[in-house]
Amino acid sequence: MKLAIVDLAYGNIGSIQFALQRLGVVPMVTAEPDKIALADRVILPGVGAAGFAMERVDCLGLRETLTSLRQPALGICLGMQLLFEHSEEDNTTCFGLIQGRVRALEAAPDRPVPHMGWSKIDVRSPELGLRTGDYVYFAHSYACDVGPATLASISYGRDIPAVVRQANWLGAQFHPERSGEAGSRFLESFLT
Ligand SMILES: NC(=O)CC[C@H](N)C(=O)O
Repeated sequence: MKLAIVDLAYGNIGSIQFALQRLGVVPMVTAEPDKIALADRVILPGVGAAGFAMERVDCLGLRETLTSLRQPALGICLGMQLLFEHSEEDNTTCFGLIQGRVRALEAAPDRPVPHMGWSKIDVRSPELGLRTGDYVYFAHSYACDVGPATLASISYGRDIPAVVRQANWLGAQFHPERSGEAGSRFLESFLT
């Protein structure tokens, strides 16, 4: 299988590569539109800020490529947030593939922001390799709106999507590459 990890020059690419290799897939890390368009699977990783990431997307001429993919694609963390219409982070217009906005998490004494750590998910869709009650790893300060695309969620001050799906795009707010056995199950289900 040809799997492309989109290289926006930031982030958690090393740990994603490693997690995929453990599952027997050697990904290519690339920003070349043709390689991305022709891959069997595409991963849009994300650690960083929305404004910078969208600037990189446009600078590399990847907006059209990424929005017209038809093969299964997965956005991780910021990569998932970019699928929505708008992010409060840097007041950024995103891809608009999924209806809704990305809004800052609100801190409370028992709920620090950034939200960093393991949270228990509530799964609405059985075919993700995940189960209600699984703990997965989050590291973020912003979160997407819950909507029809939401397949799994957590509660952190408000309900926030942990997994979304719209057509060929899957998004994970958590980091599957850092979520142990549950994360591997999720990645494996994306690969098959
Ligand atoms: N881990 C991250 O880089 C988080 C991505 C995004 N900036 C957020 O805070 O939600």
